[in-house]
Amino acid sequence: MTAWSVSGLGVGVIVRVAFLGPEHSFTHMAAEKLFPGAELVPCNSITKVFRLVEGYEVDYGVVPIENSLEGPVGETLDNLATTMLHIYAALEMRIDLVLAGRKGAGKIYGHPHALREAARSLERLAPGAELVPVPSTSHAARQAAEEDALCVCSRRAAEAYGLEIIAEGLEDGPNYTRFIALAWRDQPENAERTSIITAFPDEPGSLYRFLEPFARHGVNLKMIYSRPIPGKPWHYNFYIDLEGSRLDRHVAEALEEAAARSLFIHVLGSYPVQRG
Ligand SMILES: O=C(O)C(=O)C[C@]1(C(=O)O)C=C[C@@H](O)C=C1
Repeated sequence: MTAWSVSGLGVGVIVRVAFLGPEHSFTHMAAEKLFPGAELVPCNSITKVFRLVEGYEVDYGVVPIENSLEGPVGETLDNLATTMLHIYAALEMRIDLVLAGRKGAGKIYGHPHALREAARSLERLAPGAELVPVPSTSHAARQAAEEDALCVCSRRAAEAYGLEIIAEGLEDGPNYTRFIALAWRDQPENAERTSIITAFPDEPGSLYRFLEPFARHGVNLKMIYSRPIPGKPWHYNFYIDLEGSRLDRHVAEALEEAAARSLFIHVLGSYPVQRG
């Protein structure tokens, strides 16, 4: 039994962490960095990771939320809109993609984000190949090994599934993905960032009025995305990341004033951000 400690849990407690798998996905590497020594549980979808944490089958879950080239991960944002879980921590990690498998094969498996991140290189290296989306980069490597095809994945996944590496550095520019750890609590005492979900009445100036308190209290916004609300065509939830903790006075005051100018504010959590 490995001794392991995370703030709030004692040494000697083994934590269980679900991640988007199978083994050797980028999310697997992120889970290893966020929870060294933990027991890691692969899941075949992001939604499954949420369900395992919600069902108390694991202590934490790790999922991708945003890529610096391709933007937000829709499945993660949609689950955040309905879950009672919080964001406990985040990790920004560099993503280095390789093309691996049998040279000249007509099919390239990949996670849709990874295929887009490598779009220009793939056009050059394998023009005319069929791009086949699968749930993760390690799933792509496993599938390519089974079918003697090609895939876009990490060097580690290519090696683990016995694939020949045909090209490295496929990404179209500096490529980073932010991963989040989900839990039943956040870490406001130790936080660099706060994430919220909100929505506004469909009337002129509502977004402008909502943002004003953040400007006045000097709260820096780090990210803002809107996503359609399922079942309500042309209505949107807004996902906003702020610098600071919900316990910081200027953040708390801005949130309280902004809440009065929106339909609701759901605070997903205040949490530390790890890099590398
Ligand atoms: O974790 C993986 O390997 C994934 O396939 C997921 C994911 C993502 O959704 O962003 C993670 C990192 C890369 O940006 C490409 C794909």
